Amino acid sequence: MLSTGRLALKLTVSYGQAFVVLGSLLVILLSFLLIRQLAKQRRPRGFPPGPTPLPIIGNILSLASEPHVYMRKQSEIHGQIFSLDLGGISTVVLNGYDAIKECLSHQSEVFADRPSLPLFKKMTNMGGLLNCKYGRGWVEHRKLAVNSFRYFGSGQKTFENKISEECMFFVDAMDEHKGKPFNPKHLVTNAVSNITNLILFGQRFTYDDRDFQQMIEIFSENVELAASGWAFLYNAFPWIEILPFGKHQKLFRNAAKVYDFLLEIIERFSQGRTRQSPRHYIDAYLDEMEQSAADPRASFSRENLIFSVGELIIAGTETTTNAIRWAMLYMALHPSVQDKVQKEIDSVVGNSRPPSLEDRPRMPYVEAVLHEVLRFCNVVPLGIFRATSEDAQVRGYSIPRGTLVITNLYSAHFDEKYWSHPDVFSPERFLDCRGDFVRREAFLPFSVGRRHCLGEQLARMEMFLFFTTMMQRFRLQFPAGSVPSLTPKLGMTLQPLPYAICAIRRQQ
Ligand code: HEM
Repeated sequence: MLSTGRLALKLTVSYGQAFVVLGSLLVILLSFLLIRQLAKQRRPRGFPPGPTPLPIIGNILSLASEPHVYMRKQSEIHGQIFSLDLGGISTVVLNGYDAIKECLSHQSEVFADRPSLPLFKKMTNMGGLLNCKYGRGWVEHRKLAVNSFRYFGSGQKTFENKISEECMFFVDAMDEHKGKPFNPKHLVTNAVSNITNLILFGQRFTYDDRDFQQMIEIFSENVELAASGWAFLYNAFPWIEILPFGKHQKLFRNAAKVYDFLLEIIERFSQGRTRQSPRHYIDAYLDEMEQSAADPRASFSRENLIFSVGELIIAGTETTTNAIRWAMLYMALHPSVQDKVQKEIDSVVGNSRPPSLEDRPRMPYVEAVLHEVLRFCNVVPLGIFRATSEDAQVRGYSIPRGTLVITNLYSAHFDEKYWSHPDVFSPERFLDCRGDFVRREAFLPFSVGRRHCLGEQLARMEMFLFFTTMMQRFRLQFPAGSVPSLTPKLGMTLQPLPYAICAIRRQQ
């Protein structure tokens, strides 16, 4: 029999041994993870150069504020095509118009993939449309969306009437403020999202529909969170999912709420459907799903329907809304530009009828202003992350298949080779000496190549009609004594910080 003292001693020794063993295992595990992480951080052979990364987190911290500006500055040191390490994720950044065109246009297919980042995998399983891997699934979803946009949207003359109708709801709601200061964000968001809603659901939502508004707000918050430091950290170290705190958790909770809401509205809007007689995108998608049910490789599924509807709502709303909000801000900031816009509207459209798309070719100044807003304000400054679909060669560099590629569209819009004084807001740069509108090659707000924006035509229609209808009726000005900040709020998109504006009815 062991005495109590010897038992205690033996237990202490075995606890001690277990502690040492556990401690050693932990050290071995941490060393293994560290070596693996450092190996992941090694620049692939022939990869473009770039700023020196920190061990483990690489260059993630440099992206904390204004990453598009940081990347443009780095391109002055390392060249238009340089690399970053995002915590073990080798990344290539394309800067300036020439580099973007060389990759996205000249090697369109090679640069057409989306990166398999943990965040995208978790949110959409790399399905849907916008985040979909380049391949059959993307081709099928893009084709269906393009056809639906044509069939239920911009391909129809009656669709213009529907946008004009929404413009009227919009300006009437602005009028309710009776020239007093208000923040136009929610109003613009609702009006703009209703245009996409017409295509997706065949119906608009009223401006006081709280459920829909809440969904858009949550969505919009996620666009911001998806570009936060936490999102980059999650992509590099997905195990942080076990942490109960952090912005990535909020992002996941939001995504789950939006998913449930979309599920519910898709059910609602597919009721009363007649096969092969689609009323909107949802019906058209369900037709495709049924038609391809026997094909095991077909990508149409209920889950992908929810993802693609969500992506179309947010891609169509967040972007165009911010472009219109910037346009309003710049009109109030530059009264002389606003004068010229209104002079053109008065002479081409007058005040007895609403503006129409037929007026557009005769309104070069308005066209120039809208182009300059898109150039100067950079609504989607870094595009949507791309990836190489196969091994690529560009300017003597080797970029392996699956590499994350960031297209710095902002840098093309501030490329001094193509724009004089790019940091000045000047619509005149889009006009020739006779005052006619001129296209500019390095203008890329909708990106280029195979994955270029699917909603470009729709966005241009919306911007023109909302902007001209608003400027026909109102003079925009800031409340006395206040000029809002022009510093953008960062996220996947750049949006103005909340501001108050007065919409004063014009005397014509
Ligand atoms: C001012 C408005 C808009 C801007 C500045 C804009 C900009 C962009 C940009 C930069 C991309 C990334 C393309 C790439 O990967 O290189 C994109 C993609 C996309 N946009 Fe837009 N967009 C706008 C409006 C819209 C609208 C109204 C819709 C539809 C309702 C839309 C739907 C999409 C979709 C679905 C994609 C993904 C395309 C794909 O992966 O194949 N966008 N957009």
